[in-house]
Amino acid sequence: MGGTIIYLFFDVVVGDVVSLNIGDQIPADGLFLHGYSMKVTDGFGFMLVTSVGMSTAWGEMMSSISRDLDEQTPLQARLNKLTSYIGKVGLTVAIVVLVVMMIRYFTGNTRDDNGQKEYFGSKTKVSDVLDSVVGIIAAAVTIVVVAIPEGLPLAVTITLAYSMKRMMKDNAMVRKLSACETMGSATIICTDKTGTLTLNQMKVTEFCLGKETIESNTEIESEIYHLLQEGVALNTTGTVNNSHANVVPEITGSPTEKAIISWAVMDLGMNINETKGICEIIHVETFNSEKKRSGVLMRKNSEKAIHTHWKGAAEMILAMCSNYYVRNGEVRDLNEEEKVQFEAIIQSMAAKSLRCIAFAHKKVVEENSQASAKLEENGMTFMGLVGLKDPCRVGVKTAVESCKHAGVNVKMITGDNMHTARAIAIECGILNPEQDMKNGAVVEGVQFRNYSPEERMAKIDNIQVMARSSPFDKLLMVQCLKEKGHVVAVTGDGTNDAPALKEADIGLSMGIQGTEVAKESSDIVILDDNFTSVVTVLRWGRCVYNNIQKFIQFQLTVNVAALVINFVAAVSSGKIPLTAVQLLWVNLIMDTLGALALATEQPTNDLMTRPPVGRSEPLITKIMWRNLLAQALYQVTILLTLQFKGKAIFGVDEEVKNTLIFNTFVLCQVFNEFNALLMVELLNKFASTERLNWQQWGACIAIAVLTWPIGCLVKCIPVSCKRTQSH
Ligand SMILES: Nc1ncnc2c1ncn2[C@@H]1O[C@H](COP(=O)(O)OP(=O)(O)OP(=O)(O)O)[C@@H](O)[C@H]1O
Ligand SMILES: [Ca+2]
Repeated sequence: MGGTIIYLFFDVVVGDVVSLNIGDQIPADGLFLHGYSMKVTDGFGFMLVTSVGMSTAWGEMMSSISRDLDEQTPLQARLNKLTSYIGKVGLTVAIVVLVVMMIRYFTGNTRDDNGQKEYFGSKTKVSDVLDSVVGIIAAAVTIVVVAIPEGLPLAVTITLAYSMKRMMKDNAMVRKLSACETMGSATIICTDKTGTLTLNQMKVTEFCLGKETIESNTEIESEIYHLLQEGVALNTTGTVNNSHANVVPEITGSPTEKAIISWAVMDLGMNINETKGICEIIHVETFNSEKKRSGVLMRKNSEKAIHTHWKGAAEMILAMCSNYYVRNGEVRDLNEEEKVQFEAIIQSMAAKSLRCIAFAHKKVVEENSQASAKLEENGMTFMGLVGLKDPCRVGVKTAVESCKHAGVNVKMITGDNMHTARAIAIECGILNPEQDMKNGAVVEGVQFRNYSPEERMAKIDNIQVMARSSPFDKLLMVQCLKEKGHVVAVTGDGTNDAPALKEADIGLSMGIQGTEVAKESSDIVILDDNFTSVVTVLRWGRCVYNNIQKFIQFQLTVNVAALVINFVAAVSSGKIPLTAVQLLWVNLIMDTLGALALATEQPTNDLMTRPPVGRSEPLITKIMWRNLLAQALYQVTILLTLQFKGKAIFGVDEEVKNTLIFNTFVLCQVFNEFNALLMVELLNKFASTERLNWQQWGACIAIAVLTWPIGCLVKCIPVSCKRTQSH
């Protein structure tokens, strides 16, 4: 029998035997060889691969379904609503313009370039009337064209696509486009502990037998040693491969299992495979995050007696016990007083941020050789307790701090013991050491589950750490937070995080150690498994949101200004200074450049000092409206002055005047684009009123200063004026 090798799933071929665990996804069809407690979401087993790739049932099915790629992000949906609203405004204005111009024309209130009346009732030529009517309709259409911000969808797509690409470089793979922007408004991050905040590289560092701590050289009575050996060897999903003598044995399994087996093999010198060979497993109850324990019912080949072994969350195993072993093999009664002492031992181990796992055993004498497939849960004998160290990832504390600084609350939801969770939370800076368990900052899953909905809503904001949580508790937490109006991001790696990841507004999974189910349920995969990358994603999210806001401000200024100018000019003089072709040109060139410039802007540190946007803040903030209207007003004033007084001021004819207007308009947009790039940055800091005033002044001065370059440039380029005319 060969050993177990870890493959990339791309390398699986027909004929391989694959070991299956909860949450695994294998891109192959196969035959089930053997396994235990195989249910859809539970158990483990082995499978012989019979087909791979496109010839699997899954592959065939997927090839018949094409993925729906044009999903709409919430922001895009909001933008579409905005665009259609603007469209309606434009249409209304266009109809007003149409009616007014028609009335003006047919009542003989319009004059041609030579100052002649255009309409003399029945004496006018039909072709002239047609020409004029077509002209009026064209003007109305222009108004509609002007109103609709064509560049918006382009800008949003460019921004999202570009940041998606950049995020990939920052070790975040975006699976769902909308996740980038949603992350920008996140107010809470719920993170699991093991594998996200910690490395998930466990190692047994403490071992207690009875109430006694066992050092590596302490002698253990052989009966207990053998029971422990059975408990470790049979009650596990891990494997040991020591086919090569003298080489460090290769151990597979979940990090917890690996740690326990490697402790048993390396520290206690146990022979796992031999024990497996001489025992028969009758029934297995596999580990899952809800029960937090695993058990086997087994029999030694030579014996009649059946043994039950449990291993799992220490305080839960302790609750099942009524006796305990001491080091010399003696069995003692576990009364209430003793239980309290054991609980204290567990707590002190957990307070050192160790994960505590206990072993318990019971010998069941076989009745009429008919073994029941049920594992006993009471009257167990407590065998021992191990403490597993799982170091924190470097940089987590800083990352948590940056989140807090950005106004994003970080909560830890873990399956681990309350004291372990608390110790790690303090180490990561999620919890203040002063925040005591009594004030509700740390709760247990059961507690949370049993609150009434009102109680839960009242307490949830105060909760920083939830320990001993089941997958359902994680989900419940996310649901409650969402109900409270938070935008919730969830990070996780395990199958137990999958429901919460799916429910969250943004689910982030770990790419290296995360299970397939977790990745499948998430929107973003963190490729380097590092919590620090979550902060990078947050930063990118905010950047995307900010850039889109900037672009909307820029784009709407163009539209409002053009709309007002054309409307006023059309209604008052019957002529439209900015034509449809010119405006489309502006849209095309300026929007593309603008979108590129704004979309490719890098996230700044400043982004991470603002409070989060949340769910309720409007897309166009009051500040944006103010900037937008101020800019538009300025442009409208300048351009209307040119429209009505331009000919007199510059001493030019109608055509050149229109070109002047167009050029000024374009230049205004160019400068405004810089405004959007630079000013919004400053103006968006709306927290302090003092600053606002200063910035208002800044904006005013900038706007005033712009008159000069605009005037100069227009005067200096008469040639380009002519050229533009021909467009
Ligand atoms: N293989 C195992 N056998 C028995 N008990 C285990 C095993 N692995 C973990 N446990 C117990 O279950 C608890 C962990 O439960 P769970 O799987 O819900 O959390 P996790 O995913 O490891 O942690 P987190 O939620 O922080 O990521 C541990 O505290 C430990 O006591
Ligand atoms: Ca986990």
